[in-house]
Amino acid sequence: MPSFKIALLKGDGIGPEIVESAVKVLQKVGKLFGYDFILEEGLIGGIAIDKTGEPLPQETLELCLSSDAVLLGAVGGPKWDDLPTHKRPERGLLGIRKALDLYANLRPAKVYKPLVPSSPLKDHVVMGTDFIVVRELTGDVYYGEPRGIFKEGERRVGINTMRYTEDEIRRVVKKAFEIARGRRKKLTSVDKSNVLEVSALWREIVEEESKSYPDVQVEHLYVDNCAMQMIRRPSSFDVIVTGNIFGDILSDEAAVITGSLGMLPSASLGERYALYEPVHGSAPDIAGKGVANPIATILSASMMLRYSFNLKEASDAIDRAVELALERGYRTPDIYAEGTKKVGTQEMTEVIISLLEELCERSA
Ligand SMILES: NC(=O)c1ccc[n+]([C@@H]2O[C@H](COP(=O)([O-])OP(=O)(O)OC[C@H]3O[C@@H](n4cnc5c(N)ncnc54)[C@H](O)[C@@H]3O)[C@@H](O)[C@H]2O)c1
Ligand SMILES: CC(C)[C@H](C(=O)O)[C@@H](O)C(=O)O
Ligand SMILES: [Mg+2]
Repeated sequence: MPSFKIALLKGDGIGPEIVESAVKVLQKVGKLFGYDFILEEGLIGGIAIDKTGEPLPQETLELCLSSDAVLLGAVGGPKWDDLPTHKRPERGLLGIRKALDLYANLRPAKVYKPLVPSSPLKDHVVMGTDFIVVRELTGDVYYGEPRGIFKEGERRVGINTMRYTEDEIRRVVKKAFEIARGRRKKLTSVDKSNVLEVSALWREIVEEESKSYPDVQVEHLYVDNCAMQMIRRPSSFDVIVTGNIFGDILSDEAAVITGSLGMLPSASLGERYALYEPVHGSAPDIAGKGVANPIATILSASMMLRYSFNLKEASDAIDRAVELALERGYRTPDIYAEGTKKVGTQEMTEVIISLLEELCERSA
């Protein structure tokens, strides 16, 4: 039986609840399709700070380096909000992304038909929306030096540095062109080249690389305009490629179009390692209440099967089971609309699992 080792980093807030849901789905898929998923847990984020003093303990890093893929819940919460930036739970996440060199963060934003009424936008605007944000994940102002809070005479000054080397830009841009080639062949590159030199270089590299992909249509948008166009014409986008900070902001915006942040999965890919996590955070406001939407994490597990293990059939089955759960009217509170069935995290997970069984029986 093919076997895959997965590092589970549940993290904080709703992290443990939603990762547990994805684990149940993975275990069911393993049984139905004949795969053995070996799951090993590691600490990250606030819980890791509490237990070891570090947001990313060496042991966790070693576990990830020796696994076939990593599944992460979320990190952070009010308990750790007063810590200085370099000691916060979020540093664990930034540390693991950098250590595994996960430079391409794929964040698909797809509107499921039954969720069209959950979007705050008009039906005809959101219908057919299906794009993917390719966010650079290991550079930009997130990691640039110098950074810190310094003294300038008597007053303090906060400094971060926006920085990209051309190699860093080129590798993620190439990845985005490749993804566009396998989809509707349209690439929107997002920058702020009217103001920032970093962005001017970004745009230059996109133009250079576009020569190798004549079949892909390229559009350049300034990030402020893109934020607006994403709301005005979301269905016109196919692949959006952008830097770390712009991608962070635009992907949360994309989530609203699709109905809820609780729906958006992601894959963070490097040449050698891969990590899968929902786009959303630890949602401290609903943690422990059993109401978190597990779909973003379940779909992240599905991306893991597709991208890391090449198990397309199993991944398709999960995606279809999620779609069916929505078609049959099951909704966690974040996507609830009148006339549908409100369920909690566990019930949504059980529904998806039983639909997986149903789908497999049908195709047997
Ligand atoms: N990848 C990550 O681990 C990650 C990402 C973003 C934020 N964070 C951290 O999470 C903490 C909270 O941040 P925030 O409140 O800005 O963002 P958040 O994404 O945690 O929550 C934003 C809103 O969306 C809701 N939401 C998020 N996920 C949901 C789900 N699965 N189901 C239903 N509703 C959901 C929350 O209840 C909240 O109202 C902070 O410490 C932040 O740094 C972590
Ligand atoms: C928690 C934070 C460090 C993280 C980011 O900014 O990358 C989050 O917002 C995300 O989108 O994954
Ligand atoms: Mg974010």
